[in-house]
Amino acid sequence: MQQLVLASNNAGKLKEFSRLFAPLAIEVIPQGQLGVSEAEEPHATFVENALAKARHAAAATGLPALADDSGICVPALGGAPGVYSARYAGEPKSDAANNAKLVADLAQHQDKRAFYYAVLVLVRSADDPRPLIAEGRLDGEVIAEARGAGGFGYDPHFLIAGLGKTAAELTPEEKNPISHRGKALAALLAKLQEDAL
Ligand SMILES: O=P(O)(O)OP(=O)(O)OP(=O)(O)OC[C@H]1O[C@@H](n2cnc3c(O)ncnc32)[C@H](O)[C@@H]1O
Ligand SMILES: [Mg+2]
Repeated sequence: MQQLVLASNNAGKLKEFSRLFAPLAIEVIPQGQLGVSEAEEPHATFVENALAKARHAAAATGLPALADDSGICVPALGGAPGVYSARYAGEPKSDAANNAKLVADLAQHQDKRAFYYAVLVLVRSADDPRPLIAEGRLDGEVIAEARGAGGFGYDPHFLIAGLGKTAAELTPEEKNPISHRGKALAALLAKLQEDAL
């Protein structure tokens, strides 16, 4: 596989993927560069939404497609925002509004634990009968005060377990190897390698 369309419009994800793929012999092209419209994400599970996004981009471009559906899950909130992380505070999507709502929703809870979760789906074509699927997770807790200027989304309010730093206080080189996305991609690439044998 030499070329891959990245089925995402999230600038933060695209930056992380471009760095993660840099050492590999695969050219990744953001779907926006190929004029692909934004896919619907109507499902209640990460894996179904990721599959829908990957299929949509593969159908529109004729290229293999990689999609990421991810979010922050808070057990004290019954798993919310979960699959609805991107639009937790409603439309239009806003990281600032989402973070404010998350902090407010957790104010009355003692248990601030949270985890990031990502599912990656790779389809070789829109009707691929064997999509490659991998997941990754990063544990932490939600803090009320934002810290750090890196990353995106919920990162300034996500204190990584055992690190004493938020995800926004890490450099990309530090975040990628430990993140839900980085771990999912490593697992996916291992499957891809096996699949090629
Ligand atoms: O669907 P695409 O186009 O990829 O972009 P999106 O932003 O809508 O992406 P999702 O539907 O997967 O929603 C995931 C949301 O979860 C949050 N999120 C995921 N990974 C994150 C990370 O590494 N750091 C901070 N927030 C993250 C962020 O708010 C995202 O908007
Ligand atoms: Mg989305």
